[in-house]
Amino acid sequence: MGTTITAYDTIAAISTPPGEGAISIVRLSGEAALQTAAKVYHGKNLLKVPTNTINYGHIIDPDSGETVDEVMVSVLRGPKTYTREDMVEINCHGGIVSTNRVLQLLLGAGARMAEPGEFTKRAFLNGRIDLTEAESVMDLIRAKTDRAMQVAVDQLDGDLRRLITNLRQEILEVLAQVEVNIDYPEYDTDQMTTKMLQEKAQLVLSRVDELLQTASQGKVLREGLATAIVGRPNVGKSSLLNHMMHEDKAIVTDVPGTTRDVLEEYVNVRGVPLKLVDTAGIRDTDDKVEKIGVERSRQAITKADLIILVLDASQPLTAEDEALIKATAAKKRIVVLNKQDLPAQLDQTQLAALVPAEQLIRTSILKAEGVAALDQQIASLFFGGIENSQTTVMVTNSRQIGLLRQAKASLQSVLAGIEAGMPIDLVQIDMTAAWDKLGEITGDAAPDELITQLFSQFCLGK
Ligand SMILES: Nc1nc2c(c(=O)[nH]1)N(C=O)[C@@H](CNc1ccc(C(=O)N[C@@H](CCC(=O)O)C(=O)O)cc1)CN2
Ligand SMILES: Nc1nc2c(ncn2[C@@H]2O[C@H](COP(=O)(O)OP(=O)(O)OP(=O)(O)O)[C@@H](O)[C@H]2O)c(=O)[nH]1
Ligand SMILES: [Mg+2]
Repeated sequence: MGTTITAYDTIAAISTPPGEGAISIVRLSGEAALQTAAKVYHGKNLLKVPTNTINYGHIIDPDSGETVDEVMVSVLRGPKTYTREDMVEINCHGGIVSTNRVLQLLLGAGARMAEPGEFTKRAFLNGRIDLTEAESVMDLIRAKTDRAMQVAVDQLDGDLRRLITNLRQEILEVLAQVEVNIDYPEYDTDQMTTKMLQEKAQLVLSRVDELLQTASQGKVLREGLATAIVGRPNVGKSSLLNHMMHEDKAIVTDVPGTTRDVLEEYVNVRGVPLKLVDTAGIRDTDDKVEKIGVERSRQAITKADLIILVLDASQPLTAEDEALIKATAAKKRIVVLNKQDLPAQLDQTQLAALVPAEQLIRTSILKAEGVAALDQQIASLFFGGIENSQTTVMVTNSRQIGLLRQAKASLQSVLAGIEAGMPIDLVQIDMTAAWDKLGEITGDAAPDELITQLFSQFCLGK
């Protein structure tokens, strides 16, 4: 990742969402961005206007002389731009047809259609941002809660980049020292070298461990916590989903077996994004459609990170309830004892023997009672720790997590090697591997295919 800017061709894309809007932006980046725009623009000479100015004018079809749109054009000269290249942004009236015409004219004037994420990719290739910052751009766009957005903004600010860069620096220093000591063996510094390597490996390992501990929460923030609402028919699962959504999404009736299919919705519960899955009530059934639904419910249990098991307090515990309690016992779970507004029929002592008290929440969804306690339980299950520590750097995506795990394994090999009295140059190899893996996180040592693959997941025009 150099600081000198390689010349890339000039790319163009519509950077606003497709559809009708008040304004839409067509963006250009590359060596010939200004010249390309100037070919289709009538107004001040874009090649002469000061940088970071916005200029009023018209887009004209150079072939027909026809006016295509009335626009405002930003001129942004590199290297102080998003991509570090010369950039032009054309603010069009938000019509689909006219915005597309403007893009087509730019392509006719010599620009190439940008690939998804290519603007951000150039910001990376030109050294303005590292891979963690680039990834955070995507996280920021997709963030579903304030908290997830904050984590992304911090990462965009370079928090993770700085942390990883510092760790790599620590490793590099010790590796350089080892190198010197190997070159001058007459100083008999072997023991010192080993001790230094060991201390450094321990230090870096503990930092990597701290980061990895944020991973499960980070992933939940980013992707949402897969939460399955399960229970036998008619206990109030769909009612619970609707209540949490503040919206009547699922069909609720007093007919058992109402929900036939699995319904997925995103909700934000006190900062925890849940991917909530309403399932068909589980029971033995001969109904063909319901049977498939029940099978899907069982799969939803397997896939879920969190289970909300709903029971009906107004009826005795059934064999199906018991089977479900047992089937979900090993999972992270909250058991909701619903219909508290009706006369109680369920045997509390029988239940207490099956479900730990701290997992139990009593509700009447009909009367909107007890649901706040449920929200609280979900929040404390997952954010008990981090809500108070706003400043922690978090790792949020599986690519970063995977590389941290690999770095950890290499550091553990360093320590095991030293322990076993292995020769220093072998230990050195593992230490170097850790340095490499950390470098892949920031992109300082990332293979080309990875970079291509990573940016292809971006939106067009970003
Ligand atoms: N119109 C518009 N709005 C936008 C963007 C854009 O590209 N265009 N952005 C696109 O995602 C975001 C803003 N992100 C940006 C990040 C860095 C720079 C930039 O020019 N950085 C330079 C110089 C900064 C300065 O003048 O101090 C640099 O870091 O060298 C610009 C936008 C959100 N809003
Ligand atoms: N009295 C009372 N009735 C409730 C409560 N919660 C839900 N109900 C009613 O119970 C019936 C079933 O609710 P649903 O939400 O459809 O139940 P479900 O678990 O999704 O049922 P299936 O989709 O058939 O598995 C409806 O008539 C609801 O209005 C509650 O707290 N108290
Ligand atoms: Mg239902």
